[in-house]
Amino acid sequence: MTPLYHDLSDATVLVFGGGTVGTRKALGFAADANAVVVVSPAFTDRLVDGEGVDLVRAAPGADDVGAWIDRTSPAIVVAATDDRAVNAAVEAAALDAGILVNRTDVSGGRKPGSVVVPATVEDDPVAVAISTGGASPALSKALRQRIEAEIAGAGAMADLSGDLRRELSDRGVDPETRRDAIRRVVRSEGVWKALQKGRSNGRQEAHNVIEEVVDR
Ligand SMILES: C[C@@]1(CC(=O)O)c2cc3[nH]c(cc4nc(cc5[nH]c(cc(n2)[C@H]1CCC(=O)O)[C@@](C)(CC(=O)O)[C@@H]5CCC(=O)O)C(CC(=O)O)=C4CCC(=O)O)c(CCC(=O)O)c3CC(=O)O
Ligand SMILES: NC(=O)C1=CN([C@@H]2O[C@H](COP(=O)(O)OP(=O)(O)OC[C@H]3O[C@@H](n4cnc5c(N)ncnc54)[C@H](O)[C@@H]3O)[C@@H](O)[C@H]2O)C=CC1
Repeated sequence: MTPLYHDLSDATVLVFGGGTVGTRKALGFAADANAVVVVSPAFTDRLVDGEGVDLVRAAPGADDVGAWIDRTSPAIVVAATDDRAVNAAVEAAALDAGILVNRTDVSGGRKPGSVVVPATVEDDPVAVAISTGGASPALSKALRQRIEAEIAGAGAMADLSGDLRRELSDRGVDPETRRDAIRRVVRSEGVWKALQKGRSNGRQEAHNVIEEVVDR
């Protein structure tokens, strides 16, 4: 399995099935996607129409799912109904149309374009994705909960080291020195600790750390 990241901020995600699984997928994608459309005859209470999620009450048969895909032009389609034949038809129609599909009722070998949704830990812009190759989704979830504490503060570190690499580049510092400096910053316990106190503390400590390799 090869993990890839997608920017869905301009995209629509189409979900078939508004049960427990469809709800989790819809709300997960809604955090990133421009729009999420859920087609289902029934919805859980957690799904509320509006605010990034459109609920469409319908129960398309296997022959009808292609028309829904054409109508909504999604970047990803999720097959999360409790009807295997409908889920299979959703997968086939999406792959035919060259659109990514997440089929939720199967695990194991997949055709290219048939993707799994990993468990994700985010501290924006950092994202860690976990998969077990479909073997044990519950383990993905448990590992996600462990990693959550591990990456706390990584978003602030990404912002700080991202700024520094731009600044050093703008100052014309040679690539090897830049790499050395940035590697020191992201590995420095002192910078991680200082960032907890605030952005400018982190920045000050980062400058102390790279002083040895880069002239101010
Ligand atoms: C292949 C995959 C396809 C896909 O959905 O993309 C898939 C398939 C299936 N899941 C099943 C069951 C469960 N899934 C979860 C939870 C999650 N499942 C997710 C992903 C994936 N699930 C993909 C593989 C990911 C990987 O490689 O590890 C997560 C990580 C992401 C997400 O869904 O958002 C999310 C945790 C999110 C989080 O908390 O971070 C729990 C745990 C719980 O509910 O507490 C259970 C019950 C316990 C158990 O069975 O393990 C079943 C059997 C259904 C049945 O028995 O009928 C199938 C179908 C099959 O295996 O055939
Ligand atoms: N990938 C995952 O993480 C998991 C996957 N599953 C699998 O996902 C499937 C769904 O599980 P749950 O959400 O728990 O079931 P559920 O019964 O809560 O939800 C199924 C939903 O599909 C809707 N539906 C039925 N026919 C439809 C149609 N023709 N078009 C659109 N929507 C339709 C129903 O109204 C219902 O809202 C099951 O097949 C199960 O094997 C189950 C647990 C976890």
